Amino acid sequence: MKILTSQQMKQVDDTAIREYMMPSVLLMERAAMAIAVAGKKMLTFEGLSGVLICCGPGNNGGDGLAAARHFHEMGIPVRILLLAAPETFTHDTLANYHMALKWGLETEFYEDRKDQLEALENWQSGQFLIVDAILGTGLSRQVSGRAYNLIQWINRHPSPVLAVDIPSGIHGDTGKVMAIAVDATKTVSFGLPKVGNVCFPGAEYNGSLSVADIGLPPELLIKAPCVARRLSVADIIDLLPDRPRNAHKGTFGSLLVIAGSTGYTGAAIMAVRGALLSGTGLINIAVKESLNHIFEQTLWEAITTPLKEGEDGGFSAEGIKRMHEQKSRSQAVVAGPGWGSGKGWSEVLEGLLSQADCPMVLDADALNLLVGRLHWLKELKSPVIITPHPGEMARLTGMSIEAVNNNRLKTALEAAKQWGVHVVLKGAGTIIASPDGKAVINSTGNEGMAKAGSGDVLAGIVGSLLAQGMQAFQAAAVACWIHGKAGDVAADVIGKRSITAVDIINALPEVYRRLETREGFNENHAG
Ligand SMILES: NC(=O)C1=CN([C@@H]2O[C@H](COP(=O)(O)OP(=O)(O)OC[C@H]3O[C@@H](n4cnc5c(N)ncnc54)[C@H](O)[C@@H]3O)[C@@H](O)[C@H]2O)[C@H](O)CC1
Ligand SMILES: [K+]
Repeated sequence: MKILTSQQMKQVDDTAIREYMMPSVLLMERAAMAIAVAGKKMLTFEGLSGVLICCGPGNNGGDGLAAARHFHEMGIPVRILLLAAPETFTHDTLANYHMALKWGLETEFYEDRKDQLEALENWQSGQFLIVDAILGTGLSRQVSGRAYNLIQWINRHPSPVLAVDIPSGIHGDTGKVMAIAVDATKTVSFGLPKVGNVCFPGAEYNGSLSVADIGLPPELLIKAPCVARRLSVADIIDLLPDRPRNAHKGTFGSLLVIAGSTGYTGAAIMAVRGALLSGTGLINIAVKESLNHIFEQTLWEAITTPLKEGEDGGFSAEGIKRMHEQKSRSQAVVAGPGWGSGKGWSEVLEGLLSQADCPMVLDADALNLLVGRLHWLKELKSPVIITPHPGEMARLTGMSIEAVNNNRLKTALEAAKQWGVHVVLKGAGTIIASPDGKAVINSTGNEGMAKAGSGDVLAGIVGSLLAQGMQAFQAAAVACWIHGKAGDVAADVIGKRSITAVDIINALPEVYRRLETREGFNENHAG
């Protein structure tokens, strides 16, 4: 599914209006009907007896005013709170304001007075639904003053909240919280989801998200430029490499994992286990000689290449030579998990990047070594995927973690373009960005996965898919989906709190089994 910026969505609306002869009030009417249908279900489900609709001056408020008519026609008591004077309304919002009056509805101005809100609290004995039509994709600045106070009141009130298009206060292009945002129970977005609906922190505010068809011409939606996509189960099934019946282990590729050091052997083991269970034919792990016995004992299915150690981490010159020989027999490399901070690893990394003759995943300590050495990424011969979490991304870019998180999509896209690598910016709603400007926002996973070792498993899955011949961008996006889904499957069984990286690994077979048997995953409308 496509994800659009507010501007891209506006472009679709404008084209529908100008070139497809769709009156703009008709789009608003369809949006309002979708809100009324969703709102009615919430009322029934929660046993509520009225709807309080909070309207701003823009078209988001117009959707709210039009929805008021539909609720009224359903026989549901409606109360309309206006945040701005009608003189400031957009054309269609004003039309719907007048229609609402003609329909016999009353409106009241939000005075920002305590007694007004106190009186409201007891309306319908407090049993009402709040419709948030304050601000939509036209939000352009920090929320302050009366809008801020009303949103604060909404968030403190126990009523369920239905957000129109996007929770008010979330920036449509970034997902940034503009000082405050409505914490919705459900959000109905129109046409296609906006970045702010799916990018964290904004995505957290939707409650459950659905996307309503508001009658925009399908061909326009198909043609519309988008800034990112979301992958569905069907996409994942489509993208996963075929497994022919007459395959042998060479068919499924050979992966070299360069990982682990004293204190961090677990990282290497988890990366290899993630790769093993993701279908790679052969896995070779390049390790320090002194640690070899650990891998021999724990990773029966992998081959180990014990290498002479360097003075401060990494490998000796002879060890590095053997590592390169092994690499030349591999289709993909994972480097970095559990390296530790020894300076010797920088030689290993520089060598890998200067002779990058197969696709490579760089994770964890390999990323720390890249800080201040991003020029090593210049003139890469093969695709490189880097998998930073926001802290690593902040160090790599020189930005603050807060700045990274406030614009995750743009940060990942710009880094991918500037450094010429594929970027997997981890965290809720992982962003996968390619150097040529494509992006995917991942929809799977849960907070239980925020545990040590989880990233090592992901690096292993990406490496595995690369070794099986997938294109770098697709391998990264599919791996993130599968990794997240494994976390979700694990959460279903043992709950989120207790999930460990090993549980994610153990859930991988079930995820692949379901994909192979095309067994339905529960997936909501927004994918
Ligand atoms: N296909 C669709 O998605 C359709 C969407 N519709 C709805 O239209 C809104 C977008 O409407 P727009 O008029 O462009 O913007 P807003 O309603 O979000 O509000 C703009 C309004 O608010 C002022 N403003 C901006 N930032 C702030 C702030 N921080 N505090 C206070 N006021 C602010 C700004 O100056 C303007 O006056 C979309 O979300 C949908 O709900 C169509 O109805 C149908 C097609
Ligand atoms: K809204």
